[in-house]
Formats: sequence, C-alpha cells, structure tokens
Amino acid sequence: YKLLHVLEFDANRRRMSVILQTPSGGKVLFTKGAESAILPYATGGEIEKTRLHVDEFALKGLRTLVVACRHFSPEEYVDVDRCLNAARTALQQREERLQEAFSYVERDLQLLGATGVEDKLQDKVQETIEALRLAGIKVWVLTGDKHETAVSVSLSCGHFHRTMNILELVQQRSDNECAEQLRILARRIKEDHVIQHGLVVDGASLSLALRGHEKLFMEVCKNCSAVLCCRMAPLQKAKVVRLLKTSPEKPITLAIGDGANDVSMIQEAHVGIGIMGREGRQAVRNSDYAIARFRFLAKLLLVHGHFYYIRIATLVQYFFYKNVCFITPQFLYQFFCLFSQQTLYDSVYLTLYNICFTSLPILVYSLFEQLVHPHILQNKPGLYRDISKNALLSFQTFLYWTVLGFCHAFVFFFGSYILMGEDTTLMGNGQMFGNWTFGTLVFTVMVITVTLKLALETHFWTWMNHLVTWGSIAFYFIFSLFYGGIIWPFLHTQDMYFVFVQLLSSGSAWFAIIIIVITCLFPDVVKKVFYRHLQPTNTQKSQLSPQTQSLSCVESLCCYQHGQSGCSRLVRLLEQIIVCPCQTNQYSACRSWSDTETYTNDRSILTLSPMEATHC
Ligand SMILES: Nc1ncnc2c1ncn2[C@@H]1O[C@H](COP(=O)(O)OP(=O)(O)OP(=O)(O)O)[C@@H](O)[C@H]1O
Ligand SMILES: [Mg+2]
Repeated sequence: YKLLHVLEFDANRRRMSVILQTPSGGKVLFTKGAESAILPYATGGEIEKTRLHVDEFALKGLRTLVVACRHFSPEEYVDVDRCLNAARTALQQREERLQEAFSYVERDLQLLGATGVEDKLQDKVQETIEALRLAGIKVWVLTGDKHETAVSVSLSCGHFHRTMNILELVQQRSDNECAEQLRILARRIKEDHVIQHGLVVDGASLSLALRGHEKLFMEVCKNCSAVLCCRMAPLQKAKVVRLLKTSPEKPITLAIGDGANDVSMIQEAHVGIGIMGREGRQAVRNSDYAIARFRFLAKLLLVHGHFYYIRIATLVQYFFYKNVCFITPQFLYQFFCLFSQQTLYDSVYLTLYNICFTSLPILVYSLFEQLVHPHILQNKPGLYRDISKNALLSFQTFLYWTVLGFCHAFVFFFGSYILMGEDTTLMGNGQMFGNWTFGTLVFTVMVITVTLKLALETHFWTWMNHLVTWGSIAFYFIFSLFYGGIIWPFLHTQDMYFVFVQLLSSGSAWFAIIIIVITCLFPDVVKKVFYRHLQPTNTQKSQLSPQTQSLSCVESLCCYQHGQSGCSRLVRLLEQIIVCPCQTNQYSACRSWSDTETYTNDRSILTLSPMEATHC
C-alpha cells in the first residue's frame, strides 16, 4: 500500500483519514474517529448495529473509535487530489480551505466497524479527587470523550458517586429547549436539596446554554457538587474556564490536562498544570507547572501550595510592617523638629536597614517555613481550607500588620524619648546625649524588635533560622561598633563617631532597649497565646499532633520523604548519571537470569544476577 495523503486529526473534526493506493492500483480512503463525526457521513455498512456496539462499549468506559472507508474511481481521485493539493498550497485562509477540502473528501463513507480500547486511569486518581474535594476545591471534568464513556470514567474515578443524583443537559437542539431543561434542573435541585447532585453537559448543549442562559446555567452548576462536560472542543474547554473565572465569586481556577486539546484551557486558567504523558508535550510546554502523574497534584497543592502561600503572605506583609516601623519614627522626628531637614538615622544605617540588618531572617523564613508537617498536610486535606480564599492576604491581616508597624514605631520613638528624655540625657561624666544617640537608640530597638517579631512568627526552626536571626542582631552590634569606633579615612564626615559606644556604655540605654522591646512584643505574645487556646485554627490543632519528626532545612525546601535527605537525593541523582549504561532495557534483560539478587531503585524492584549487580 502506498500512502498518498494524510488528513490530520483535529479535535473539532474529531476524525482523521488516510488515502492509500492498493497493490492493484485502486485508491481508498480510510477514516477513523468519534462516532458522532463518522456515522452521519456513512452511507453504507451496518450503521445501526455499530451504533449499538459503540454505546455498549462506551457504557463500559471504553474509548471508542469508528472506522470507515471510501473507494475512489480514477476520476474521483484526480478531483480529490487536486482539491487537497490546492488547499494545502493556498496562500490565504489555508486553515478554512483545508477544512472544506477535508469535509469534501470525507463523505459517502462505507462503515467498517468500531473499536473499544480501555484507557486505564492513572494511579490514585480517586484518592486525589477526594482529597481536592475535602480541601474545598470544586472539581469539574472537561473531556472530549463520548457522554457514556465520560460518565463511566467519572464514576470509576470518584468524580461522580453512585449515590449522586445525576442531572443531564445533553442533546439539546434549540435555545428554548435548552432554557426549559435548565429551568427543570434548577427546580429539581431546589426540591431535592438534601442529596448531592452531579451535572452532565455535552458540548453542543453547553454552547446553547452559554449563548443566552449563562446565569441560569451557572446557578445550576453552583448547586451541583460535581460537573462533567463531555464532547468538548478545545476552545469550549477554555470558554468554560473563562466563564468560571468571570463569575461573580471570582474563583481562582486551575486547569490540568495532558493533551494538545487541553492547551487552551491551561492557558486560560489562573494556574495551568501540564501532565507529562503519552499524548505529547504540548500541555507541558504551555503550562505554569508540569507534573509527571495526576496524583502529584494533591502534594503540589496541599503541601507545596500551603507552604509557599504562608511564606509569600508573611513575606509581603512583614516587608510592609518593617518599613512602617522604619519610616514612621523619621516622620515623627521631623514633625517634632518642625520639619527640619535633619534625619533621625545616619545615611549608612538608612541604606543597610533593608539590605543587611533585617533581610536574611525573612529570606530564610520565606524559603523554609512550614506550619505543619508535610505528611500531616497531605493526610488532612481539610487544612487547606485555612488558607483558601486568600485568607492570609485579606484586608484585615494587612491592616493588622500595618497598624502593628505604626504601634511599634510609636513605642520606639516615644519610648526612647521618655526613657532617655531631657533629664536623663546627661551622662555621669557630664556628656550630653545628642540627636544621633537618640536616633541610634530608636534604630537599635527597631532592629531587635522586627527581628524578634519574625522569630515569634517562625514555627519551623532550622539551624539556618537560628543563624540568621541571632546573627542579624549580632551583626548589627558588631557593625555599629566598628563603624562608629574607628575614624575611617575615606569618609568625609563621620557623625556617628563613638555614638554607639557611648550609647552602650550607658546602663539606662540598655534598660531602655530591654523595656521597649518587651513593651512591643509582649502584647503580641499574649494575643497569640490567647487565640491559640480559645480559638485554635485547624492548622494550629494539627501542630499539636504527635508526628513531629524534624526535617533538615534542605528537606523542607524540596523533599521530605522519610529517611531521605538532600544529600541522599544528590547521591541518587549522581548514581543515576554514573550508572547510565544500566538503563531500563539492560535491567529487563537481566530479569530473566535465574541466579538473582534484588536491586531496588526509585520506581521498581528488579532482579539482577550477581555479575550484573556488580556491574551496575
Ligand atoms: N488520533 C485520533 N484519530 C481519530 N479520532 C480521534 C483521535 N483522537 C481522538 N479521536 C476522537 O476524537 C474525540 C475527541 O478527542 P479529544 O482529543 O478532543 O478528547 P479525548 O482525548 O477523547 O478526551 P480528553 O479531552 O479527556 O483528552 C475522541 O473521543 C475520539 O473519539
Ligand atoms: Mg485526550
């Protein structure tokens, strides 16, 4: 057989064809595709019988394809060949002309039969969907599959339950019919509000529903705990995502898929995830995150999502807090000095505050913090609800951090002023405390307070956190002693000369530092203890659970399997690189050897001969 033409598959046409030349010289077209894309064009063959078989296959959850052919006479083939070549070489509107040519060729088909192929679900799909549901995430399944296949797969993957009342909006032909059906469904939901409902919509009915009855459709969907959209074209999938995105509740949408037909919805959703699979790499290439198996979605959201949300939320708000603490005393100072140009802090301190003195603790926090052990997070998906709906970046929490910043700044400024006020500014030797000393005192309590505030927020302490928290405070003291203790030849003016040493040599300054820091942080500690005991969140309750096996900081950053550390991962990676001749095909060759010993790697247990094992 000689291949003459390929009429490529596309998800809108839902079929593909080839034109072949038989050994006897005849020209034949073979077409395979969805039954809805072939049966309407079939003029011969066992059409009704095949339709029944296809439905039967679909009810069993098999993916069905219908196969048909068409024999061309020599004149017909010349016409078809010319038509296809003209469309392929068209300089304008090639896509449309190709579609026209394909429809012209793929007609008057002789039905040959149908196939049913089991498309096995991946591991732990059911558990993952259940976990997402417990986490408060609403799951919609959008598929190109046939209605019956999609329902059967939904039942087997736990998207639909046997106890669910399945509502259908399928095979609607007109606008009115569709609106009427939607109204009936809405009424049924109202009457039966105790049971859970699942909704099945097909692509054609969805188009009708979205044309004029969007609100009614969304109303029905909102009251269903699971929605399944079948026979969807790629653009329709994206449309559904956009519909949800722009609904009044403005939910955050996540689309996950593995095929080229999922690309448009992956791009439309707020978060797009591609699964690396047999269906090519288009989905992965167009996604924000790529994972190898569907089940990793649970870990991605419930564990890494939880970790990074808390880290980022605190990072952002802590930055506001510490800069409010920093700027407010300066304003107060200028206000009380009747808007003089004099600054409260030295320019070097101004520069180094955000760069050196208070930067590392929050950096380490935003890399390593975890409120709950990852295994608990994965086993209790409900904990995700504590951070859902952007709970930690709400206006109230933002207000809390900002007001806290102002309060602390007032305590720094007025506390220093009261404790080091006019009378006490005289030292034992008759020296006066000047403006720079006052500024340095405010700056010192500020650095200590904002660092300790973050320490109070930190739940997961690694040696890195200890190093940067206590190290930052120590670094500030050491730097200030050197900066003010030496006359630096390259500096034109040195306002801070001996200021810090003088400050620290005064007992009352030490007293002021301790009192002000405690005054700032004590109410915060009391509030935390109070809330923790009276109104603990689910996350706080699970922090008390017995599983408190500590993790190293490298593990907290990326991996956390029991008994596995960053080093063991690196060693495994190196092993994989060095032992590259031992690839899978060699392993499988080894499997048949009789005298064997076991070799365990990440994915499988393989048996190898002693010689092969030594070689590996
Ligand atoms: N390579 C192909 N050749 C012919 N027909 C196909 C081919 N791939 C899919 N089809 C038919 O087109 C239909 C729609 O395919 P599409 O890729 O949009 O979705 P799907 O793969 O069935 O489901 P999902 O959206 O879940 O990936 C399929 O149900 C199948 O009947
Ligand atoms: Mg597919």
